[in-house]
Amino acid sequence: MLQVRKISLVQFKNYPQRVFGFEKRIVGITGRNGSGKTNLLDAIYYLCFTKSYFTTTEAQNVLYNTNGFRLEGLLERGGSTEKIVCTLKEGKKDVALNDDSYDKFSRHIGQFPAVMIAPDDAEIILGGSEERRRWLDALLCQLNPGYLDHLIAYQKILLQRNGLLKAIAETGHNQDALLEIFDDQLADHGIPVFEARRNFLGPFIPRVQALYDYLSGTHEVVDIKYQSHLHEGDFRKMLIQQQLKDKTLQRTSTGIHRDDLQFLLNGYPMKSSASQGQRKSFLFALKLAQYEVIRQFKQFPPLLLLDDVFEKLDQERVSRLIQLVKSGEYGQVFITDTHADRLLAAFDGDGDIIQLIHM
Ligand SMILES: Nc1ncnc2c1ncn2[C@@H]1O[C@H](COP(=O)(O)OP(=O)(O)OP(=O)(O)O)[C@@H](O)[C@H]1O
Repeated sequence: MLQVRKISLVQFKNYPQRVFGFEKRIVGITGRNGSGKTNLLDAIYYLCFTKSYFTTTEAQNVLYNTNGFRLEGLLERGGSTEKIVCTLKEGKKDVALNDDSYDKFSRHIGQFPAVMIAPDDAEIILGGSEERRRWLDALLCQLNPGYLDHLIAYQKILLQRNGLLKAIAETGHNQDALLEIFDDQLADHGIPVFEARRNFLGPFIPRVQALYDYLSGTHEVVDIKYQSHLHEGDFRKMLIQQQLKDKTLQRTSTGIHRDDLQFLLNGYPMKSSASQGQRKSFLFALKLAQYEVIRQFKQFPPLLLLDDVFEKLDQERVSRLIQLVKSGEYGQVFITDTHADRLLAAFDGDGDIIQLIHM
């Protein structure tokens, strides 16, 4: 089992310096609004993913008016204790596992799997396609390290290809030979990403359906449609066919960077048709299905970080969720709430199961 035993935060967000120890499988984090509950979950997330769940701007993770942070975690995994240290010092970031710094942070991803469920997740449904790709990518990276390598390479080549398209428009020079090299490389890295996304969704949807039914206590048909240009034919050929159009647009108009997921409820787009309650149930089902897939793949349960669930779900759904995470199939679970008594009551007042930490 994977468990965080201790975390020390120095100048991370609102924490000048603080150490937390976790002894139980379920950890309740309580405190008033703005006391730093979410920031603590984010610190745990950071140790697993080498980045914040909420921001890509490192400066936002640093305590105001200071110039760096340090996070140190002791995690138990498969009977041994692993030390993860993440630091940002004068703008330079370092991540080390057992005092050994990584050359590439991507090598760390997937070793300490975790799933966060947070209020902002509604953006996965309501936001642009980028939000959905980001969610799917974060998931697939944990299952398959090669996926992240292809994705990083693809993004780099995409930037180069777009740069070249701009240069062609500005100078009028013929650069078709170089464009073809980029087309080839884009296809080399884009096709495996497409295949991983497509193959993943088939078996994933029934899991989401089962969890949706369980949480909502009713049956409504949920579906996820994978929208990609790459369904339409050979990606390499498509890139060549689109060269003229891309030269006019000065950007690459086809590829996995334009992929999207469409979430459907009873056949209608969730974004426009579902109620807030239906959307919330779907998001939880989506995230818990993600948890199950990672658990099955890793053969041990990931960490589960639940932010503000009591504010998001009605009482019935919350109690079904609690029943689920209490079961032996779940690993360490962190739950935040403003009310310690409500949290404890949700676990039948059983202090043997849940450790309460007050901010
Ligand atoms: N870089 C930073 N430096 C100092 N303080 C910060 C930084 N980033 C965020 N904060 C502060 O952290 C607090 C928010 O913490 P957090 O979101 O963890 O609260 P919370 O306990 O989860 O609240 P809620 O119950 O409202 O969800 C805010 O007061 C915010 O000003």
